[in-house]
Amino acid sequence: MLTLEGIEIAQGDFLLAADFTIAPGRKTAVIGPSGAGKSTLLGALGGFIPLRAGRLEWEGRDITQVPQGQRPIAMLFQDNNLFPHLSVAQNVGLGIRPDLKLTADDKASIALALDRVGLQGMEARTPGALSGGQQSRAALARVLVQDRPVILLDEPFAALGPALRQEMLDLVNGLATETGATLLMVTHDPADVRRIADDVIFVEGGRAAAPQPAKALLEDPPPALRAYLG
Ligand SMILES: Nc1ncnc2c1ncn2[C@@H]1O[C@H](COP(=O)(O)OP(=O)(O)OP(=O)(O)O)[C@@H](O)[C@H]1O
Repeated sequence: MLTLEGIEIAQGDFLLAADFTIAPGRKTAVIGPSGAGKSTLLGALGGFIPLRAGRLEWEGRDITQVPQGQRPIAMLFQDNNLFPHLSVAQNVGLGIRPDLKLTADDKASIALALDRVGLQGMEARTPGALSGGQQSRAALARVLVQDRPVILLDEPFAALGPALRQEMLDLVNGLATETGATLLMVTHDPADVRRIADDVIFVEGGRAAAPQPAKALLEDPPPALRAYLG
């Protein structure tokens, strides 16, 4: 269980509040108008933005002050965050050891992750020699080797065409189901919500609302969500 207890996050003059729990293994879409604070919420959960108030717990353990790399949380960034001068295997290896002093076991984990995302045989390439979809797969492999119970995705695969985006979402969805990971994904697309989300967190008016079952919420949205969905 991920517990957000009386959380407040400040970004300059902007303030976002959140107070709810997320059950383990749930897949949650984070939606809301532009500038509402979706990335701010994920950044705070991932440990990239400090909390102004409140507590963050994972399975009863207070992780409010735990540094980013030591949280039970991995994040997939919109731009994939791949280093152009490093090989695919090294880029994935950064998820295990930032100094890239990789053991034989680490290398086996990297090979397994690349296999799971369909990049076997591409270990030695640099990101520039991969297609956009393959780059997304490499970034996803880096999330997999971190082996964290919570995965955050901030508008993933936004740079990909619709078909490839759906393929990647299905891949993430399948891997999360297989590993039992808890997934939080920022998206602007209701089709993404229908495709993979159990629940929806609606962010608006300085507040991230508690997760609501996705199907019921989309079928009968409250006025603010209805206005957002158009
Ligand atoms: N580093 C910063 N300093 C000051 N204000 C910031 C900073 N980063 C974000 N903000 C502000 O915080 C608010 C929330 O931004 P955030 O990026 O979380 O919104 P979002 O819902 O993810 O938007 P989008 O859908 O457009 O990506 C915005 O008003 C933004 O201008």
